[in-house]
Amino acid sequence: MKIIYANDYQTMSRKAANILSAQVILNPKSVLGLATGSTPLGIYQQLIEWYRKGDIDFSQVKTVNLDEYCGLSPENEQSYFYYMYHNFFKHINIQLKNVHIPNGLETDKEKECRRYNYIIKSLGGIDLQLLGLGHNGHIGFNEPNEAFEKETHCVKLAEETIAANSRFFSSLDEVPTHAYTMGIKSIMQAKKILLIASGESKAEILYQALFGPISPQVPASILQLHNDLIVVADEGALSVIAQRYPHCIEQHPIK
Ligand SMILES: N[C@@H]1[C@@H](O)[C@H](O)[C@@H](COP(=O)(O)O)O[C@@H]1O
Repeated sequence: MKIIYANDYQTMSRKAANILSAQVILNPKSVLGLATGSTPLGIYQQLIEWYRKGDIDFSQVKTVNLDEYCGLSPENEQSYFYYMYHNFFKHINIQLKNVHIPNGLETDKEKECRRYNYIIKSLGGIDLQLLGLGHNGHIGFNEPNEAFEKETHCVKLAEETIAANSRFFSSLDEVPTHAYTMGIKSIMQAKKILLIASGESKAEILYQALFGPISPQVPASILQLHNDLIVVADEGALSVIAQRYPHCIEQHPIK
């Protein structure tokens, strides 16, 4: 595990974007696992900027997103398809046929999970998986649970997740109660994982995820077992780790 310090959100975004960018430059046919939420927005903006300058080409890249709310159509502004399209895909030269997100409108849950698992496998696995971190330790929408769910599944969202994500909806009642999410096994099979975190509100859970016991109660803690995990986090998110394990944080001269 490598923990890279960034002094603020923008720097975190740029450093993480550099890692994604290097992945695409080294392998233009990369399969990228992508994430939503507010934390990755700065990364997508940075990658768009570099794309516009001609520094990065997405024409052969394939993507597979972590999750999608059940019941929301791609046109719904709160759907993760809408988020990905408007915050990233429409600004770059990715081919939409190469973009994969669970279908929130599919009511046959088993069918959709099977379809999505098949997609992940047929892509040959994920080269680099980008992950945000929920306040309760969730990754994708793998919520705290009695056991780790291995593959794509439909999950009942935790109350705290619904409350946290209600900021994107006009009321709490509008937040979907269920979502499709890639499972822990699919995430852990990614060749490289890039976990990002920003702000003090993530400090304690980031500490637990990276240094606490490995438990399905903190789904992100399984990442400790991955052999190529890179964490890029800002000062706020690293504040608890900085107190307890300062030597584990890499400070790079690049600001
Ligand atoms: N399903 C997403 C996660 O993939 C994301 O990591 C998490 C944290 O979001 P944020 O980055 O906004 O804190 O939110 C959502 O629940």
